[in-house]
Amino acid sequence: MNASTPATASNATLAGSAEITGHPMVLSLSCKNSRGIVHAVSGALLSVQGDITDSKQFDSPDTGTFFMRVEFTTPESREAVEAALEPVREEFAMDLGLWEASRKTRTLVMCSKDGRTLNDLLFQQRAGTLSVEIPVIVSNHLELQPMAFFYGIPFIHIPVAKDAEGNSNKAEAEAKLLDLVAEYDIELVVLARYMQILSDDLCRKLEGKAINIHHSFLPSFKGARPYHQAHERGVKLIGATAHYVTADLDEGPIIEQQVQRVTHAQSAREFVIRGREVEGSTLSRAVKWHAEHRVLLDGKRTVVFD
Ligand SMILES: Nc1nc2c(c(=O)[nH]1)N[C@@H](CN(C=O)c1ccc(C(=O)N[C@@H](CCC(=O)O)C(=O)O)cc1)CN2
Repeated sequence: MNASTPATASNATLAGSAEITGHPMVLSLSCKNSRGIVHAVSGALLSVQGDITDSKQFDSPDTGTFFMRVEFTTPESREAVEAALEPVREEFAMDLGLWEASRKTRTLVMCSKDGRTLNDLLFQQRAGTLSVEIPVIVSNHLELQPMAFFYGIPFIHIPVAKDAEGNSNKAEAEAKLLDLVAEYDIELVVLARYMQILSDDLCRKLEGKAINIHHSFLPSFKGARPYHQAHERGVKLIGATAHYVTADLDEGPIIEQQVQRVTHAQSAREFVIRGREVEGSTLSRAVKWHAEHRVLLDGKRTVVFD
C-alpha cells in the first residue's frame, strides 16, 4: 500500500497494518483430510489477532492425511492462542504443535571420530543460522573433545565396548545417555557420524526426536563403510542422507539428501573426503528444518515445508 491510496474501511485495516505487532509463532498440524481445515485454522488465528506471514499445506493422497504449517504473529499470549485453536484441534482430531518462533531446540549431539558434521553444526549454532542450543556433546571416543572445548560445550565420554567375554556395555552407555537427555532437558538428539547402533528400546524412547546422517545416498550402501561399498561398486555419484533414527538401521524417514559427483580416478579415501562436504550441509539443513518445525512425519516418509 502507498500513501496515495484513499482511506476506506479495508484500507483502514490495511492502513492500520503497520500496527499489527506481536510475537512470531509457528504451528504445525496433521489430521485426516477433510474440507474446512484451512478456514477453521485461519479463523481461530484471526480471533486472536493473528497475522499469517507464511502458510503451507499438503494433502497426502497415499495416506489421506492433511499437513499444514503456519507462521504468524499475534499480540496475544500463547495460552490465548492454544485456547482459540483447541476447538479446531478437537473438531478435526489434529496432531497439533505450537511454538514461539524464537525458541531454540535443546539439542544433544552424539559423535565418534569424524568431526566434519559436528563442526558444521557447532559453527552454524554459534553463527545463529541454526535454531538450536547445544548444551552437551556425547562421544564414544575422545578425538573430538578439543573441538567441544573450542566451542565451550561440555563433552561427555561414554565408551561402548565389549569385554573379553564379548559382553557389551551398550545398555549402561544408553542409560547414561538417557540420564543426560533428562538432565539437560533435551528435545533433539543428533547423531553426527556416531558409529554405534542404538538399541530398539532407545529408538522407541527417541522416536521422532533423533536425526542421523548416513554417509551414502540411501537406500544404497547401508551400514558402516558406505564409501568403500560405493567405490567397490564404481558409482559416479556419492551422497549423504539425513533421516530420523529407527530400530531398522538406515531405514528411518528421510528428511534431506544430497549428492556429489565422483570419478573413476578417485580412491575410496577420496570419496570419504569429498563426501564430508555434503554430509555437513545435509545434516545441518535437516536439523534446521526440524528445529523450525518444518518436518512432519507421514508414515515412513516425511513432509518438509522448507
Ligand atoms: N538404531 C539405529 N542406530 C543407528 C543408526 C540407525 O539408523 N538406527 N544409524 C547409525 C549410523 N550409521 C550409519 O549411518 C551406522 C553406524 C554404525 C554402524 C555399525 O555397523 N557399527 C558397528 C560398530 C562400528 C564401530 O564400532 O565403529 C556396530 O555398532 O556393531 C552402522 C551404521 C547410528 N546408529
